[in-house]
Amino acid sequence: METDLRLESSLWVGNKRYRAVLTGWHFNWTEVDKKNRDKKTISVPVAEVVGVEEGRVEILPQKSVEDTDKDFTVFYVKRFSSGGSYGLLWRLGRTQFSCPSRALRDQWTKHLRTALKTHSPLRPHRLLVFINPFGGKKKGRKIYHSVVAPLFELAGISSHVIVTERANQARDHLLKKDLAGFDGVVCVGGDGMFSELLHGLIGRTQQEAGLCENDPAVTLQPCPLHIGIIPAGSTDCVCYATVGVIDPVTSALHIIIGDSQPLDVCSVHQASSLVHYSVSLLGYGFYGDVLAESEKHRWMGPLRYDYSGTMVYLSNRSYAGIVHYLPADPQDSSPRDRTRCLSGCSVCSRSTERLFHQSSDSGSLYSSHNSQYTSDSEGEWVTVEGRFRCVSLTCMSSSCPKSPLGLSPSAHLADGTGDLILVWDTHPLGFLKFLYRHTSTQDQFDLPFVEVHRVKAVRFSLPSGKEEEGYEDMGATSSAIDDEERGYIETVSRNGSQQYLAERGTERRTTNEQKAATPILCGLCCSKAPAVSVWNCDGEILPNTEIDCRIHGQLVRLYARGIEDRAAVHNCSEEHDNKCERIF
Ligand SMILES: CCCCCCCCCCCCC/C=C/[C@@H](O)[C@H](COP(=O)(O)O)NC(=O)CCCCC
Ligand SMILES: Nc1ncnc2c1ncn2[C@@H]1O[C@H](COP(=O)(O)OP(=O)(O)O)[C@@H](O)[C@H]1O
Ligand SMILES: [Ca+2]
Repeated sequence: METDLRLESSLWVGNKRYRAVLTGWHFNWTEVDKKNRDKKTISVPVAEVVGVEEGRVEILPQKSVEDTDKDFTVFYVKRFSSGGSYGLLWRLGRTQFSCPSRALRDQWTKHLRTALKTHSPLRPHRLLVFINPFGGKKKGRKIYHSVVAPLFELAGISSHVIVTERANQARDHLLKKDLAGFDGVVCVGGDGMFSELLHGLIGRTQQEAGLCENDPAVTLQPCPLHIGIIPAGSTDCVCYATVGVIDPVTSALHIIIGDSQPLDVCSVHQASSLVHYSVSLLGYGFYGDVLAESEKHRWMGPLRYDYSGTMVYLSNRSYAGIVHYLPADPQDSSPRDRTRCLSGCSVCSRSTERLFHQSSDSGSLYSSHNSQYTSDSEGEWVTVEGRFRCVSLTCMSSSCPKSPLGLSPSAHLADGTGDLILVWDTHPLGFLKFLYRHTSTQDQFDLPFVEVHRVKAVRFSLPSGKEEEGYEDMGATSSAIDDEERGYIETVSRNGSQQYLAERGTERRTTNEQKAATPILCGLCCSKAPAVSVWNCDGEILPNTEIDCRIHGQLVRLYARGIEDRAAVHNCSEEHDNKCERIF
């Protein structure tokens, strides 16, 4: 196959002559200049060629084609370091080539297009795009039409665009409407919009497979359609953690070339009913309170989280709870190993092997997907009880612009596990130190009141007497660092048998909505504060407090490739400047 696609000839770029070679996997051109001994070769992987057009083509400020007989234009991915962000910015590179004859020009365009088809099998041809016009700074529509649509057009992708008119419209569409002919689904918005696509696609796939999503023991069917994210939200955590930058052009280019990144998903259940799915933050206590408070200030846009974060921090709350978790195999990886899950991650690759290819009848990736679930009886559950500032579970690092390394910097995107972070009640300054470390490279787990565990499943319950939500004296939430003072016990028990400590405090019933509406500063000025927090599930407030969570390895696939290791990437320009032939 490779030899069929090989083509080599002289080509001109401007008035300079180049030797151009297409090997199948790569398209290279090297300047032919006898005086220039330091011959620089530009090498573009065929998989990163965005489009090939006859003539001299530009696409900005609008598409213009100078339809000359002997010219062709190649558009491809160029990388730039992105300053503040961890990942690399992708931009559209463009080179206009001239050939000595029309026949050679036609040979080049034909070979390049054939190579593209052969080496990029997952490139989408038709996409279903949902734009949330109200996400983030409300720029979703503009971002799509001015930046993304021209790139899709250049790449020959046709899209059906739906600008949403209500919450959950995208989810419902994916659950009920005809999806035939689409290769992927794209959201233009934030983590909430991504979550709608996630729920729609997972639900649809299970319906079609005849599987029941309510049962946490059921092995779910991986979704056949890829998800693309054009970031236009407030936190944009899923995009940041899978691409490394918040940049619509970079994300559009990952979609165009058909990148594929599997992602673990956590299903959240209560009493054998599915409550929600989560990929990034499932957080009780601080993060739940921040979300509940922020909903009242949506008009502030993304700033609502900074404001609410400050208010919730000042309210100085902690909550009683019992956490049961099923640890993952410590031989596979550890949340404290100070590694990063980067593009081509070996831990995730080994997990693919374990999740999909180990069963006896391993055939296709999807058909052998029923060997991954470890039932309660197989593992050794651990139970801890006490007062927590926050309890968080994340299937990935959950890095975002606010926290460039994320909630759990060494978590993996696709290893079939999640990281459980327990922050015990502590002094306000201690908690501030924990939060502050998320903004730097300091280890937020290296604190005496913080624990992190790599897990396959988690259960959260309230101490007996606190099953109903209520209020208690603020005195009971005051800071405590040592185990005796905070009054928790840790038990290791088989088959989920648990030992509980009775908790003190008086309760009064309330609903999750009431909890969310509790004046946040009551921790500072009043004697009562809620005894129960809410769960923040990827930006949604869950209606339940006692939950049962299970990680499903590699349940969905994104048009992404994980964060690229800058050191390992060669064609990366130092800074993003105006000198190169970039279009966007
Ligand atoms: C003293 C400095 C404190 C800085 C604390 C930084 C901690 C940041 C960790 C953020 C993890 C974010 C995980 C993602 C959550 C999103 O799903 C969710 C909804 O996003 P969106 O749909 O875009 O609105 N975002 C949040 O819950 C915001 C959490 C902010 C916490 C301060
Ligand atoms: N047209 C709409 N009107 C109101 N809410 C919407 C609409 N479209 C989507 N939503 C909801 O808005 C929420 C927030 O959207 P998102 O795009 O994540 O923005 P942000 O990151 O600013 O929260 C999502 O949970 C989604 O369900
Ligand atoms: Ca994971």
